[in-house]
Amino acid sequence: MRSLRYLDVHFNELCGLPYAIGRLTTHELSQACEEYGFFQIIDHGVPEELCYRKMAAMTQFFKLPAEERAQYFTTDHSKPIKLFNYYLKLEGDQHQKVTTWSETFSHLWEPLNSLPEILPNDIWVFGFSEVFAECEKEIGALVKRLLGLISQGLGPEEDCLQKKLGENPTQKAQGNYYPPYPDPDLTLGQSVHTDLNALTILWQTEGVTGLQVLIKDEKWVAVDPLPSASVINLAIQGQVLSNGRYKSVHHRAVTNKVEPRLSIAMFYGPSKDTVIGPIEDLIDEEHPPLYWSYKYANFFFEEFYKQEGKRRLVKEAFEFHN
Ligand SMILES: O=C(O)CCC(=O)C(=O)O
Ligand SMILES: [Fe+2]
Repeated sequence: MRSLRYLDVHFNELCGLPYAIGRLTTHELSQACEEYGFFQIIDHGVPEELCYRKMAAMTQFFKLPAEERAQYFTTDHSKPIKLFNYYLKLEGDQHQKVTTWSETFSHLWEPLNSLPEILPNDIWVFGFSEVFAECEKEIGALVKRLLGLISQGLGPEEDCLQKKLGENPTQKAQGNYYPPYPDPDLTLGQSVHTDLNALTILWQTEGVTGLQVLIKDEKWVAVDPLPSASVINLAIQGQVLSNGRYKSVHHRAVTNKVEPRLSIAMFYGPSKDTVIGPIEDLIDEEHPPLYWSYKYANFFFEEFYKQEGKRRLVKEAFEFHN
């Protein structure tokens, strides 16, 4: 049987975290992005009460009766609102099969003007639209602030990342719900992946561990939730734009026997028709481009979904091999 246990090392100890955003220096931030591309921040400026309401609204959705939730279920990835699940998807070879066990609800986070029309009526009652309208403002400001700092760490231009992501960044919110499972060693909540966008801000249920990142020597460590903190995860486009200087690391979610867990990921990514590749100013003789350029929508989504159900190696598919 495959064991999903992880090292008794906690990510926060490993990286000396958390960071308080007001005191976060460009140097600290670029160091965190260079090493793991994962860190937790506190004092992030997003009101605590809003974070609470956001988690509560999403929890309400997952508490709807299964038949009601089922109407949003789709395998069509182009839908702006979709419920999908990873139940019964298998990962690994035939001797090491692991079943994934989670349910995911994804919707656009911005633009919000279309949200009330497409959001189902029964979700309205949880104040869903209002909550995410506020998130758009507050979390949007946080993302821009972080992208600015991360750009400065790269050197060339203060706003280089934001500019490269284009005029209409893709902004999606995703609620991941992991019910308890009697034998967690036989399941994964979410299989190994790196996020396909540029920067992810993640909130997780306080007191319930589940998120793990892959560090050196193929070891998994837990990113245990810190009170009022959010997890920042540099995603694939950040790695590609920085020409590999910043890392987008593999991560996964595990389940547990006792308590349900919810995470909400706010994905911030390039405009659909933007061409992504290493920032020109970061390329010279010593630093040749590690990735070729591609159009975010056409190419990237195809590659991402093609690798469904496997350990996704999407960014590797765009690497130059000399
Ligand atoms: O539940 C978690 O903590 C992981 C979620 C995640 O990695 C994702 O939604 O991309
Ligand atoms: Fe992720």
